[in-house]
Amino acid sequence: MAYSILICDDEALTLKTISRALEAEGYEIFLAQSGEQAVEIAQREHPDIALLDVVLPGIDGVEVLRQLKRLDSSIVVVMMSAYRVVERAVEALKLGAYDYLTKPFHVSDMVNTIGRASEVLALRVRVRDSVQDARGRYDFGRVVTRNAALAAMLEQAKKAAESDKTTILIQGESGTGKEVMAKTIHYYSPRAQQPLVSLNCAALPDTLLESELFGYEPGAYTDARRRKEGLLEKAHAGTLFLDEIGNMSFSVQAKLLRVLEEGNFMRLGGTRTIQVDVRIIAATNKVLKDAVSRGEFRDDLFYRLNVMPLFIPPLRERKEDTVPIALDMMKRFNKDLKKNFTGMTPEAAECLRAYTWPGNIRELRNVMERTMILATHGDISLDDLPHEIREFDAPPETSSGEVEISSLTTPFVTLEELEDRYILEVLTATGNNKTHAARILGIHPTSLARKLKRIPEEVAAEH
Ligand SMILES: Nc1ncnc2c1ncn2[C@@H]1O[C@H](COP(=O)(O)OP(=O)(O)OP(=O)(O)O)[C@@H](O)[C@H]1O
Repeated sequence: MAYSILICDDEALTLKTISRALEAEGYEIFLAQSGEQAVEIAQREHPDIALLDVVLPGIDGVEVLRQLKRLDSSIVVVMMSAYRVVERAVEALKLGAYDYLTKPFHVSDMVNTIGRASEVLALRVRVRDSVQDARGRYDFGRVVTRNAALAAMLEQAKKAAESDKTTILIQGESGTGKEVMAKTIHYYSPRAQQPLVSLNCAALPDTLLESELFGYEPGAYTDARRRKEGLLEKAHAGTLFLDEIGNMSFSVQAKLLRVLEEGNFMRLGGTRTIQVDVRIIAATNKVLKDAVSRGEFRDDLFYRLNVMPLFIPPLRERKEDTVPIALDMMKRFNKDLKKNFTGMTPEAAECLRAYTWPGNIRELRNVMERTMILATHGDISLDDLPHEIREFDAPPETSSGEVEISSLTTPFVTLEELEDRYILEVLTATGNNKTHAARILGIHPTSLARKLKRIPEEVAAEH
């Protein structure tokens, strides 16, 4: 890729020498002889790189840098200066300049510096691309649902995402897609271009969790030789996703509370207060309120986290979603596995719908992936599904294909029999008081008398 470079120097000869050398390297060149002209060109041409002399008539190179960065923070800027203004160059580095060249310099050194600047640029483009990718992957538009409760929750989640700093608590059983939801919220929020840092609070022992989150100063532990930045600092300006927050110990909970209340913390062994701007999204598969009542989770932290609670219902409570989600996954797996499945038979669809999915979407995903690896093409049929799904709630078949006798002795009764049993139960509960029983049953006492007459003696005798 040919990058474009804006070169700004008030000496015509320097401009000429530099531009020739860089042109020969294939860069697209823009020349400016004053700071004002450089800003004007940048506004119009959006160059990738700028090579700026510090000493210029009018606004100087450092001010130009400031203005260029304001126009496009991703521009890579290299400063040029003579020894005597090296302090200005240092200031420029602080303002985000990538490097500086001390005049006089060899043209080859300058070309090498610009070459390195281009590599940085290539890397930045990739980082930006991957944010774009993630944005596509984690998109509210990609959440498949026909469930009214979940659809309403998604609307709430969008609003919460837009309100930049609102703390969000996502609750739901394991595998319902809490992490996917957290990422979707981040990439929908104004912080999408900033870091998204995730930490699973159940995966680390207490002390490690603390040092990961808050970082430490040298000497905080016996092995802490160097300073370590915590994840809270790494997530600055972005989002920190705390998964399985219900597993966090009380002492870490207290420190996190301070971050939520005051926006600051101290590294372990540190004395300096560090201010951070981080949105926290927490998730848990526990009912956090119950954990609070059991004394396992601080109530003050719970209320701080629960500003915007989002609950993802388990798949068994939104059976209407199972098949549409499975079909959506099939499209993706067709691509990934280079298969060409067209859909599924009504029997296979009914089987997926009937199953209770204790592992929720994660289990459905695994089942679909496994099925699509093993089956060939066309429609996925009942036989293609794993036997634990197929046999769930369905009479197990013997090897000869005959239905097992035990499956015929079902405990089902007719509605009339059920009614009889219920009437007898109510009568027993009321001490055989027919008027009272009729009131509970919601029928007239004569109607009860009539029904009692029809109940077979042997059934009545059981009560
Ligand atoms: N709407 C969805 N469509 C397709 N796949 C999904 C969807 N939601 C989640 N998944 C997939 O289901 C799996 C579980 O999702 P995720 O890890 O977000 O769940 P979780 O609730 O955070 O689980 P845990 O509580 O165990 O951490 C992942 O493989 C994810 O890609």
